Amino acid sequence: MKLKSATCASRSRVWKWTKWNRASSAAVGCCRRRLQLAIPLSLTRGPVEAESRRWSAMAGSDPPLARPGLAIVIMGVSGCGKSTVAALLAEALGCSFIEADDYHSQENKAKMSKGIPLSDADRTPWLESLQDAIRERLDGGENVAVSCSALRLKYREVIRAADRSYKPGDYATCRVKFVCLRTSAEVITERMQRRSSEGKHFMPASLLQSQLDLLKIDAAEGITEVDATVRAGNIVRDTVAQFREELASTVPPCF
Ligand SMILES: Nc1ncnc2c1ncn2[C@@H]1O[C@H](COP(=O)(O)OP(=O)(O)OP(=O)(O)O)[C@@H](O)[C@H]1O
Ligand SMILES: O=C(O)[C@H](O)[C@@H](O)[C@H](O)[C@H](O)CO
Repeated sequence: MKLKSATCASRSRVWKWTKWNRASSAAVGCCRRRLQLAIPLSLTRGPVEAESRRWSAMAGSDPPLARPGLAIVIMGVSGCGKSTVAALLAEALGCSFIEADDYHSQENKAKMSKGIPLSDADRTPWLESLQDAIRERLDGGENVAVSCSALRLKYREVIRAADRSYKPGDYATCRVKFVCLRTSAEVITERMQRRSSEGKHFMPASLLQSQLDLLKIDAAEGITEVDATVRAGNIVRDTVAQFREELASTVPPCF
C-alpha cells in the first residue's frame, strides 16, 4: 500500500516536472523571438522527452526535489522604468512577475496620489506582503521578476528575507538579487509627467525628490546600477547574463 502511493507520488512529480518544463520552454521560446535576446539556450530549453524517459527508466527513484528559485528585483525611484524592465525580464525567463505597486493598500496609494511620501510605518506591511509573495515563489523552486522601489537597505533586507536561508549581510548567497535603474532627475521627471498627463499612473512627479533622498545602496551589497535610458530589452539581456550562473542552478541538470 505504501509502495503504491509512493509510485503514484513519483509519477505525479515527473508529470509536474515535465509540464513545468514545457510551459517555461514555450514561454521563453516565444519571448526569445520577440525580444531577440541573446539568452543561451542551455538556460531556457531542455530535452523534456529525454528527461522524462530518463526518470521512467530509473524505476523507483524520484526526480530531485525542487531547487530554490531566484528572485530578481528591479529597483529604483518612481518612474525609472522598473515595471517596464521587470515585466520584460519575466517574459524572457518564462517566470512570474510581481509588481510591488499591486501590494500597496488603498491608503498608501491615496497618500502618494495626494503628493504625500510614505513613511516607514506605511511601508512595513507592504514590504512584508511582498516578502510573502516572493517566498511563495522561491519555496516552489520558481524564478520571479519583481518591480519594487526598495530604496533603503532596511527595505531590501525585508525582501531578502523572502529567502528562508538568508543570513543578514550574506548578500552573495541570497536568492534575492537586485538591479538598480538610475538616470537623471530631469529624465525621470519628464517620464513621470508624461505618464501622469496620460492618466496612466497615480504617482505625481512632485514625489520624485523624496524618493531620490531615500535611495541609498551600500557598496557591500554589490548591486549593479544600470543606466535607465538604455533600451529596456538590452537591460534585460544584460541582467540575464549577469545572473546566468544563479539561474542555471534552478534548471534540471540535463539542461
Ligand atoms: N528604458 C526605457 N527607455 C525609455 N523609456 C522608458 C524606459 N523604461 C521605461 N520607460 C518609460 O518611462 C515611464 C516610467 O516607466 P515605468 O512605469 O516602468 O517606471 P517605474 O519605475 O515602474 O515607475 P513606478 O515605480 O512609479 O511605478 C513609462 O512611460 C515607460 O514607458
Ligand atoms: O517606497 C515607496 O515610496 C513606494 O514604493 C513608491 O516607490 C511607489 O510604490 C512607486 O514607486 C510608485 O509607483
